[in-house]
Amino acid sequence: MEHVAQDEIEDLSLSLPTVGSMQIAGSNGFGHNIEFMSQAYLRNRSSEIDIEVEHDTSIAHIDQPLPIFLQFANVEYKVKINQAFSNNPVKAVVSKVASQFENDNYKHILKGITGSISPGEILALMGPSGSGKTTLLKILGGRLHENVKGTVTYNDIPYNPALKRSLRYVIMSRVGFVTQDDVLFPQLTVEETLVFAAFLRLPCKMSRRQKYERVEVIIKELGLERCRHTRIGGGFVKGVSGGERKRASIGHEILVDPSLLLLDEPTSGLDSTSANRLLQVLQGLAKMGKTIITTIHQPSSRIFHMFEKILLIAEGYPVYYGKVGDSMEYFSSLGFIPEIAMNPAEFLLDLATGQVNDISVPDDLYPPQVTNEREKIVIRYLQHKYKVLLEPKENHQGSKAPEHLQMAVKVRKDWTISWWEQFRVLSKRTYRERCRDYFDKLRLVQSVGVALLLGLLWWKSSTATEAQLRDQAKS
Ligand SMILES: Nc1ncnc2c1ncn2[C@@H]1O[C@H](COP(=O)(O)OP(=O)(O)OP(=O)(O)O)[C@@H](O)[C@H]1O
Repeated sequence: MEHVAQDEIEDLSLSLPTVGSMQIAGSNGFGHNIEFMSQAYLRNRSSEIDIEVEHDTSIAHIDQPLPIFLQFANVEYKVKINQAFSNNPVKAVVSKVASQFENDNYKHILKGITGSISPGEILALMGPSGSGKTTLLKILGGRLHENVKGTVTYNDIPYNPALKRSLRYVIMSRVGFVTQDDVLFPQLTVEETLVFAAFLRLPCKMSRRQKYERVEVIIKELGLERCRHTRIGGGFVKGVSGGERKRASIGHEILVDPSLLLLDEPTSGLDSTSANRLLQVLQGLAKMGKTIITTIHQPSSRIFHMFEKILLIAEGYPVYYGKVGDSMEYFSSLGFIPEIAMNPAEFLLDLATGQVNDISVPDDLYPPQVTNEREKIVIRYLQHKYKVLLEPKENHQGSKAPEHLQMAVKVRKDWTISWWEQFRVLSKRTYRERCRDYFDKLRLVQSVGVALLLGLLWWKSSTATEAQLRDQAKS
């Protein structure tokens, strides 16, 4: 499918395809409808297929995204280290009890983080590697509960393990999470990936045509027209570029129109143009009313200014939280000023790691006798300033979500398809994935090659008696 000529791809992308169900004329023996292909694509392969268009005149129904005001206060997270493993139950209990009194047995990853974000805003979580960005993102996305302290509220509804399971499910159905490592099937094309996801995750009340239309909208919104028929790829499978794969992952999540979108390092491994394009996509989504939080590593100056807010974390505690445009002014008011022209993101990361080589610092920062551990002093100083100057402002923000939104976030999203329907879609997806994997040209050539080699080893060998057979097997 990747071999569709370039002009054909462009031609397809120009006309919004109508959609329908198509019958494969015994091409692979599975005897199934391929409902998961747009007609435009299948027009290309009309010699192989018999197209039967489903006439559906209803208008595509897409829920307006429910605005979500996310607030988090004093979020702390710690993990147990050196957890003693013992087969002896008495020892295990003693160690467990002892560890409850020993503070040292825990590694404190987040040490009390407070913030909020409104619909239409993009919050960037920045900080050096290991500062706790992904951990915070997982907590905000409801993916991490154990050993978490503090509160996370969606439209002022606190989200925690004590919440009723059904309500937790309802809230989570409004959250999209794009992980750092893409979890897409390498053998499926971008379009197939989205169509299968649409059939699995969109409400059963939407017709097939509406689901296809939704996929078309997403493909256009994310600029995936040119690679819609290219496999996702990965490992040894050639596929779409890194930026396209990221956009496909985002498409997979925004298909169901989440109100809150969380992304873990969406620009990692992308060149600056692709990263910039991705950020433009996120800006577009934010304008549609979605609340977006993303972790990011060393953004370019241009990308840095595309965020509304940043939360800069150093060793699990914030050193800055607020508007992007105010960040440089805040640090210069503390006495931290770049001495050479610097990308602001680089400047902030230097501060969060305590590396202040090309940065002027307040005169009284280091006590006169101190010559080492200067980095730690910088970090402690900035954390202290945040606690005194910025945290109180954030704590006094109070509730922002109107009452009707508090009610709305509790309303169940109608999107489940029946068990049988899920089974059918999943079987088709697995079948297509496996088929392509097993019948991959490289694999076939490998298998035939190995078979020929083994055949040659045994060719013309005498295997009439058991002794001859044993001799042959040994050689
Ligand atoms: N379950 C765990 N057990 C032990 N340590 C953990 C666990 N989860 C996270 N950590 C540690 O917590 C710290 C923060 O991890 P996290 O993945 O949140 O960092 P990060 O800022 O996202 O880093 P990166 O930018 O490299 O992805 C790291 O030092 C990590 O090793």
